[in-house]
Amino acid sequence: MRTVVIGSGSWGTALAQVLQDNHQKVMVYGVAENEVNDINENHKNSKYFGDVELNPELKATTDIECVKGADIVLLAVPTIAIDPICHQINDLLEKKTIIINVSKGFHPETNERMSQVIRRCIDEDKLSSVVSLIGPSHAEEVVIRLLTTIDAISLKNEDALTVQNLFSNQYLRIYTGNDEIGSELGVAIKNVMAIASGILSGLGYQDNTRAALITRGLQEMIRYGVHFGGQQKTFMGLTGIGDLIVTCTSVHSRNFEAGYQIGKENSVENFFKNNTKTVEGVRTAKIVHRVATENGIDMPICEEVYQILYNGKLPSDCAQDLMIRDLKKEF
Ligand SMILES: NC(=O)C1=CN([C@@H]2O[C@H](COP(=O)(O)OP(=O)(O)OC[C@H]3O[C@@H](n4cnc5c(N)ncnc54)[C@H](OP(=O)(O)O)[C@@H]3O)[C@@H](O)[C@H]2O)C=CC1
Ligand SMILES: O=C(CO)COP(=O)(O)O
Repeated sequence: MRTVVIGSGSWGTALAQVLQDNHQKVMVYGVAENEVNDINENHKNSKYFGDVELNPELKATTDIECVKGADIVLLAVPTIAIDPICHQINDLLEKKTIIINVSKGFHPETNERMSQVIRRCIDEDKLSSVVSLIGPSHAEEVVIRLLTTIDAISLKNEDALTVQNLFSNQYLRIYTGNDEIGSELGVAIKNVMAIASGILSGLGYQDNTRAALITRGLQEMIRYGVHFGGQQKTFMGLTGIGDLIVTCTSVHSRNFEAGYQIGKENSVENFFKNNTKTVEGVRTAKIVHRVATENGIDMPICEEVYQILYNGKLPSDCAQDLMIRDLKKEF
């Protein structure tokens, strides 16, 4: 089986290296010439991983034609790029292909989940199925082969098993599942919670507050996910509580880092002025606000993050406002 990884950023590089470590045929396609050259010539992707030495067999290209004849295409680009990249590769696919999604979020205009975007953009006769390879996994740790577990979620079990077998090894363990809705909603919304967690840390709150955020944040994720047909038990797994913990508590998380800056400065101004990183939770907060409002789903934490990012509300006021809402039972 030949896999093409689209995206020479942090997650694309780390996952391509997993396949290379597993002696699979894999090629990274990137638009950024410096990243591609760094991989080919220096066996590094310094922009994301500094001096970490990659598997020297790993190869990258800027030629999109490499997609031709691929059995599997793994899309490792930000959510906003999924729609255009699918249209771009659709003409190049030559057979029924497994498309692996690793992106966490929604289409910025249609609110679709990533699997829905891919199914809309790829012709039926060129798509075996979409497999979402998602869970608690910072690229910075996978690239140095630290033990990690994630899910291969697909409506076609056979393809989930193929991906499970292809990627699993001594440091990466893949479980399979088929709750596409619950899993994709979980990994999208946890990014908003990670921004909230960062904001609270930046404001100076500590362990009690973070535990409260994670626990009540999970309830919001369940409320939203179950409303749209996700299974409650999915939120107790890797794409729910697992991914929520890793992003709400990690020094690697870009969502947490963004929130931390916003909380520390008690303002979003500098973040929006200077950010160049992929912080998916920022767009997700806007979509969750829109969809939750339309559907009458109570999402108090997500709503405060939205108010901070888009309505100029002070982070310190948001934290206080969450505490003085009407008192109620936990469940
Ligand atoms: N990093 C991680 O640990 C994890 C990330 N994810 C998810 O993976 C997705 C990708 O994120 P990540 O790899 O971290 O992001 P990065 O910012 O590290 O890399 C994104 C890469 O995509 C490239 N890119 C952007 N647009 C296109 C395009 N149209 N065609 C080809 N390449 C493009 C960028 O190029 P350029 O540099 O030129 O902009 C960059 O190389 C996100 O949704 C994220 O949530 C999921 C789990 C873990
Ligand atoms: O999704 C991730 C870990 O599972 C990566 O999180 P960040 O995008 O916040 O860095």
